[in-house]
This record gives sequence, C-alpha cells and structure tokens, in this order.
Amino acid sequence: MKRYYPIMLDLDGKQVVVVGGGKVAERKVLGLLEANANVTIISPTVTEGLSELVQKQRIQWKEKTFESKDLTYPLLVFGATNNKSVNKEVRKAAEEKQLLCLLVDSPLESDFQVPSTVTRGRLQLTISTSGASPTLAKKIKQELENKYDESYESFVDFLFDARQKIINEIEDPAIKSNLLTAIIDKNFYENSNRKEMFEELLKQALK
Ligand SMILES: C[C@@]1(CC(=O)O)c2cc3[nH]c(cc4nc(cc5[nH]c(cc(n2)[C@H]1CCC(=O)O)[C@@](C)(CC(=O)O)[C@@H]5CCC(=O)O)C(CC(=O)O)=C4CCC(=O)O)c(CCC(=O)O)c3CC(=O)O
Ligand SMILES: NC(=O)C1=CN([C@@H]2O[C@H](COP(=O)(O)OP(=O)(O)OC[C@H]3O[C@@H](n4cnc5c(N)ncnc54)[C@H](O)[C@@H]3O)[C@@H](O)[C@H]2O)C=CC1
Repeated sequence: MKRYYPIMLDLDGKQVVVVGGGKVAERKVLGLLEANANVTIISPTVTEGLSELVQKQRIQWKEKTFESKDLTYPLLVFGATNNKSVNKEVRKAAEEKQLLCLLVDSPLESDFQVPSTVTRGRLQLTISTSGASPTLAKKIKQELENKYDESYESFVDFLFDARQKIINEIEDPAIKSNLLTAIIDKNFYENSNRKEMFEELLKQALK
C-alpha cells in the first residue's frame, strides 16, 4: 500500500497550472486561490465561476487545448480535463520537466492528492483517504466542522501571539513548557478575556 507524506505547502505567489476548466478544475482552483497561488488555466472552455475569476484577474486563462509547450515551470500541475488521453499527455509533459503532477482521474499516475480540509484561520484539519473514498473524507470533514467551529480561529490567533511572547520572554525551559501547555487549556478557550488572563500568567512567571 502507498503511504503519502502530508505536508503544508506555501503556495503564496507560486505558479500553478490547471489543464481543463470544468467543475473539478474549478474546485481545485478555488482551493489554490485560498492559498494565494498564481493560477493559469489551459482549456478551450471554462465554467461560469472560473470565467468570473478571469474577469476579476484572479487567475489567467489560456483559451486553447493543451500542448506540452504550455507547461513552463510551474510548481504544480493539475491534469483536470474530462479526456483521459489529454490527462496522460499532461502527465508525460510534467514528467519530462520533473514537475509535481496530479491527474484528477488517475490517482496512481499522480504525485500528490488534495485532501478534504476544514479551515479555521490558522488551524487547518486535513483528511485523506489516500484515494479510497473522497466521499468518506468529505463526511469526516463535516463531522470535524461541527466539533471545531469558527471560535477556533480567534483561539488559535490568541495561541499564536501568546506563544511568541512566551518564546521571546521566558528563558527557563521548564517554565516555558508549562506555559505553552497552560494556554491550550479550556479555560483559555472558553474565556473572552483570555488575553488579560494570559498577561497575568506571564507576569507571575516573570517574577
Ligand atoms: C485521489 C483524489 C485526487 C484529487 O483530485 O486530489 C481524488 C480522485 C477522484 N475523486 C473522484 C470523485 C469524487 N471526488 C469528490 C470530492 C473530492 N475529491 C477530493 C480529493 C480527491 N479526489 C483525491 C483523494 C482524496 C481522498 O481520498 O481523501 C476532495 C477531498 C478534495 C478536492 O477535490 O478539493 C473533494 C472533497 C471536497 C470536500 O471536502 O468537500 C466527490 C464528492 C463530491 O464531489 O461531492 C466525488 C464523487 C463521489 C466519489 O467518487 O466518491 C474520482 C472519480 C471520478 C469519476 O467518477 O470518474 C476520482 C478519481 C479516482 O478515484 O480514480
Ligand atoms: N478528482 C476529483 O476530485 C474528481 C475527478 N473527477 C474526474 O474529473 C474529470 C473532469 O470532470 P469535470 O470537471 O466534471 O468535467 P467537465 O466536463 O466539467 O470539464 C472538462 C474540462 O476539460 C476541458 N478540456 C477538454 N479537452 C481539453 C484539452 N485537450 N485541453 C485542455 N482542456 C480540455 C474542457 O474544455 C472542460 O473545461 C472527470 O472525467 C472525472 O474523471 C470527477 C469528480 C471528482
């Protein structure tokens, strides 16, 4: 059995090519834009949603059928047409240039897969079934969406700030470790004046 390596990629400003402009391509593009990737679509047609993104200049569109020379050197390539042989051509062109490539109709010929994701600000929960059942991944996502609701966004922002302060201001490793554990307690999660609570805790620790 294949074992995939999970990774959080920083796609900010990086070039990504999506071949095909249908429903599946649109879903992948929306995810890529969340990560602020620089997306180019190569396809003779695009969905209405993608067309709006082109008009708003959020993505670029080469209105044509795929040719291998269309792949310059993007970081990632998505073969997302409804034509298996075109997707295979995309794979071949990507391989020649050693680019990471995903074919939406062929997990076994892909270098990576897109997981299902719950996003709460900095907190991202990703679920993968390694291609066994995207529908199960989606169901688990919905369960996690309920368990980890929107309130986690501000809680994780609080943790980010508090952790930076602890790292910068506390030298003693044991105290540092205690504080880093203390701030994830449900007292902090539940309390709206957690910033003040934390400042007090930090003051005590620095005494
Ligand atoms: C391997 C993988 C490669 C990849 O595309 O990354 C892949 C492959 C394929 N998907 C297919 C079908 C469907 N995919 C979805 C939905 C999602 N698919 C996603 C990822 C992945 N899909 C990767 C594995 C992830 C994993 O295993 O965990 C999600 C998680 C992420 C995203 O796409 O952004 C997104 C959920 C979005 C959410 O969380 O809401 C639905 C349901 C729906 O649309 O509602 C269906 C129809 C029902 C069904 O088939 O189960 C087919 C058959 C096509 C055909 O019939 O020909 C293939 C090809 C094959 O399996 O051979
Ligand atoms: N991985 C996933 O999450 C899923 C994958 N699929 C697979 O994805 C494939 C695509 O599905 P949809 O987006 O619904 O299809 P679609 O029919 O909505 O879109 C296909 C797109 O490919 C473009 N295209 C066709 N030939 C091309 C060429 N030579 N060069 C460039 N673009 C070309 C078309 O113009 C169109 O924009 C399906 O065949 C299916 O196997 C389906 C569901 C989910």
